[in-house]
Amino acid sequence: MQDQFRNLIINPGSTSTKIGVFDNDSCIFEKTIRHHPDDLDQFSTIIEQYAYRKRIILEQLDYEGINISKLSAVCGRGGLLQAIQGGTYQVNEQMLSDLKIGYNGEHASNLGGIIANEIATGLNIPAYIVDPVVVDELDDIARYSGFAKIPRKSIFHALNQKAVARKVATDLQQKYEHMNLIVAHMGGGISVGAHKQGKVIDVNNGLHGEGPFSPERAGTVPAGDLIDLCFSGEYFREEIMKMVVGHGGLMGYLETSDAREVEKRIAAGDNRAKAIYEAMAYQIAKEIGSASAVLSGKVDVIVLTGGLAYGKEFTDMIIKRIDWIADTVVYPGEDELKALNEGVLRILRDEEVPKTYPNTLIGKGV
Ligand SMILES: Nc1ncnc2c1ncn2[C@@H]1O[C@H](COP(=O)(O)OP(=O)(O)OP(=O)(O)O)[C@@H](O)[C@H]1O
Ligand SMILES: CCCC(=O)O
Repeated sequence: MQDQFRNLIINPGSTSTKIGVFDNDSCIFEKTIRHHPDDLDQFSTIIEQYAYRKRIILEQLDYEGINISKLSAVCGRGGLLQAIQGGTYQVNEQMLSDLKIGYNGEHASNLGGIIANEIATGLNIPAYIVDPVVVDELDDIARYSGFAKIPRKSIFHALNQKAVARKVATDLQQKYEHMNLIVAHMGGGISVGAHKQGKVIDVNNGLHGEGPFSPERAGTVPAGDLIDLCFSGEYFREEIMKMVVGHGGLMGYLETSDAREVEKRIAAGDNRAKAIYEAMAYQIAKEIGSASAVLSGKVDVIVLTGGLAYGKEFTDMIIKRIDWIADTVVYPGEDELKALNEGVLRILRDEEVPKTYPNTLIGKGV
């Protein structure tokens, strides 16, 4: 049986594309390609960024002298597909079609499966996605929004939240399936998940206007005022959507989604930047408090992760409001490339069978 595998892993985020090449479990090359807002703004939809991001990935691999003909598999972070169980899925026609139309909306990770498939097809190797943003383990009680026509959806950083939660459990010498954790993923978007014994039973829809505002998203906004804005006759649908996802949050207030730039402005005495940065921390703390109620206060540990967790002053602002709930641990950045590779290796090593998309109907009764 073959036991040497080389995998290319592609993780398109809202503000960056992360790529990695793994020889079995070892990462031999990793790169975060940060996209300037002007580069992304030339495209009116995310799916139109496909050729631009694929070209940059291939150029980068070429520049590093990585011969892609030696690859065993290509894996992309999965996108806004139909709600599905967690796991590793082989890319198929139905999936490609749902990624292209954005079954549950527009998202950078819709590009992951498409770019992975394109590269893999040319090499005659398989393409996979692992734990996409639509992994849905919500308790049914969490599905009610209060508006019968609009059930809540589970759209969050499932891959990193699950991977980091497992790592924290291992580091605490416990089993993820035996713990209650609150995980706040704080990247370009922010999601705060209530993990109860291995399942994310509630989480804010970190993409389409629920929860804290983030570097580039508005989070929860007053519904009535938003409706008035939509019907003011002043904006097209895409313009309003962009104000909520992409140009909301820090970007909307401060015209940058880069928290490091915001920290520089604060250090230079910009009090408005300071107030807005503090408000983002405040809203994250509030969401964590809400998740603690979901877990009836039985919280073993709170985890802060994602790019924003590198900011010590930022995490301190959150921790001072939540330290009465449980201990907080900070795992900055994310482990998504590693988690994707592990999902692929489980298939290549015959430890798991890939799931077939779409494999389930979830939450249809609510
Ligand atoms: N060292 C750092 N200190 C403070 N903030 C940082 C640091 N590094 C990155 N960030 C901030 O983290 C945010 C981006 O996080 P990340 O790279 O996890 O997002 P992404 O992958 O593009 O999006 P998402 O996580 O939503 O998929 C940006 O606001 C960035 O400025
Ligand atoms: C909320 C899904 C992941 C992301 O876009 O940040």
